[in-house]
Amino acid sequence: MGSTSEPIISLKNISRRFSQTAAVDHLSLDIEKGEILGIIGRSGAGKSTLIRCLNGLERIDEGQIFFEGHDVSHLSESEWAPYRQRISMIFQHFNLLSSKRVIDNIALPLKLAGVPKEKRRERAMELIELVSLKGKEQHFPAELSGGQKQRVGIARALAANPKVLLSDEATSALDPETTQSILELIADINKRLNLTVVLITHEMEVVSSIANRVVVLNKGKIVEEGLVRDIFASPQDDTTIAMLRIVTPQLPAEFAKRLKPEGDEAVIELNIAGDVAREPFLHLIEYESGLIPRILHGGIDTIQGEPVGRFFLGLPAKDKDKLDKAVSWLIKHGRYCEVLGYV
Ligand SMILES: Nc1ncnc2c1ncn2[C@@H]1O[C@H](COP(=O)(O)OP(=O)(O)OP(=O)(O)O)[C@@H](O)[C@H]1O
Repeated sequence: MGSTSEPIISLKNISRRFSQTAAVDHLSLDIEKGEILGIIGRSGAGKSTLIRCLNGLERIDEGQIFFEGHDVSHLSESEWAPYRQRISMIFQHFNLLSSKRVIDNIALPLKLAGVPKEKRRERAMELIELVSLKGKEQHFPAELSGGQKQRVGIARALAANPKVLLSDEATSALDPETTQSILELIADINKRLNLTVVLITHEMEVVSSIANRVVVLNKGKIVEEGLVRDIFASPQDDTTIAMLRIVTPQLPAEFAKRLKPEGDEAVIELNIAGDVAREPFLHLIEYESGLIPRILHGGIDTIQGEPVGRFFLGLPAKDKDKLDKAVSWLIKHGRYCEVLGYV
């Protein structure tokens, strides 16, 4: 993934309106070759409309879309066809044909493209291997688990060798363990085939486990974008902060309800990432200030190989000078630090 190479998809100021609603509102975004981009937002933020604009299922009212440098903004349905083979999609409810066996579901895009039967079979068997469904080729979708159905969906999406895989809430109907195995498969395919992946989701865990970069949508606009580990370590927009609240540690209620403007112990909210999160930072606070912090709640996650931590700390507050030293150190070395109050 090089920032100097041309983006595989470039959106320039695009809008899509439905009567009074701007589902996508003057949005610009570059999608880099080979990246896994997560698009998140609350219900109604415009995620589905945006992803449908990417493969021509939804027409834009304004702006331009470039695919590998070609302007595809206003192509006719038939002109879109070749691009749609290069930008394929997987869905929340898999969208398999229930009357067709696994192998025929996977080979369907090739059949529609006029590929001869023997070649279709060969390619479908290759894909069955790739998504670890060996032995299931003659099964019907109803005989498969949710995770296996999504594997068929992925194999079918890859049949025509696309360059971009769009995922529309592809793990939302799956249990956490199956979600993880499907995400691992997508990450593996991304690496092996250098396939660009764009996934829309309302599940922050999906983004934190496989995306490199994340875009946060609200009311059809991008309100925040960046590397996943940076956004998780210091979210700026209220939408992002609210969405992260569900998956990141929060101050336990027993402390929250006891917070006062003065007290013996300061309660501190702290986000850390990178080098400081690799250090024995509690010890460093003590070294710097003479105060021994205690962890009230929190921990460290690994996102894209980097430690990202979020803690609620208690620090003795009787000696204001020492407390100031400790807080200054945390402000300097942390991504976010706030004294929430005292208990
Ligand atoms: N075909 C349509 N006709 C009218 N309004 C639409 C249509 N499609 C989307 N919208 C509106 O556009 C806005 C964005 O919808 P969209 O489905 O893109 O959001 P979303 O972020 O994918 O939501 P969800 O997570 O609930 O699927 C919403 O206000 C929705 O009501």
